[in-house]
Amino acid sequence: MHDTISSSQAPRAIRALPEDISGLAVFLDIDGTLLDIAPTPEAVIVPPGLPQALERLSARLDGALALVTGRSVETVDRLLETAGIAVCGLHGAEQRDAAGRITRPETTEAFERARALLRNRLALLPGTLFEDKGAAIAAHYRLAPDREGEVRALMAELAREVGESWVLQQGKQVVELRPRGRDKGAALTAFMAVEPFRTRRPLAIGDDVTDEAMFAAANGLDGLSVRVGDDGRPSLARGRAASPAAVRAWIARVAA
Ligand SMILES: O=P(O)(O)OC[C@H]1O[C@H](O[C@H]2O[C@H](CO)[C@@H](O)[C@H](O)[C@H]2O)[C@H](O)[C@@H](O)[C@@H]1O
Repeated sequence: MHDTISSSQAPRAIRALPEDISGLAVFLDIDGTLLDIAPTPEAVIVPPGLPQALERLSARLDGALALVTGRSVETVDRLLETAGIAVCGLHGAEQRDAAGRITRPETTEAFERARALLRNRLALLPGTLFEDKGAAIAAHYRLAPDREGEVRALMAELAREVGESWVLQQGKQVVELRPRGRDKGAALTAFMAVEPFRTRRPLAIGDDVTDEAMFAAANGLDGLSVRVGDDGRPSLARGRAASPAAVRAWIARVAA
């Protein structure tokens, strides 16, 4: 049974990112964890050397490294050149293992109508941004925070129209419709059932509400969970890291 979040619940132990990674399997979120938050999804900056550092980290872990993100696998590959690293995209719904096998959810006619509608409606709301992720769609309002109410109402309307197979996902100044049934916790659990993850202890690192399922799954396997940044929101993570820069510095150290 997974933990649940309560504002009165203190983390059981406060830990920083571990300097000894032997025996660990590492699960890394991307936006707000590995990369600094940027004004738009395409404006993120991948610091020079980061893809190579991730490859070194994966090698140090004998392949037991997975990127677990709300982005699509295709976008992750383009941004981070991660072809040799396992990736789980769309908050758990889309997967590519370290051997390169990709699993993608199907869409429906109703979802395709919602995709077109969202694209058109957001074009009429200046400052908002449509993100097409294949089997998930996102409405961003970071550049137009006053539009939050309209964006939420629109996404709730689309959620009713697409039916039970998709679910609303809140994020950092974004509302998404993602496939129902597999979250980041299920993704971590599935990785941990197979090689090269199976015999290791999970370490989940993330910053956002969608990462809480991953923290719960890692905690449930007697693993480690580390939250990046702190906006005051209660979290199941048992450890803290200050910022994406601190996570990148840790990767550089432990992968060296
Ligand atoms: O699970 P993650 O890897 O953390 O991905 C979550 C979402 O991240 C992206 O949006 C967020 O980051 C953008 C770039 O910094 C920022 O502009 C936006 O406001 C944030 O919500 C991404 O665009 C989404 O698809 C991911 O689901």
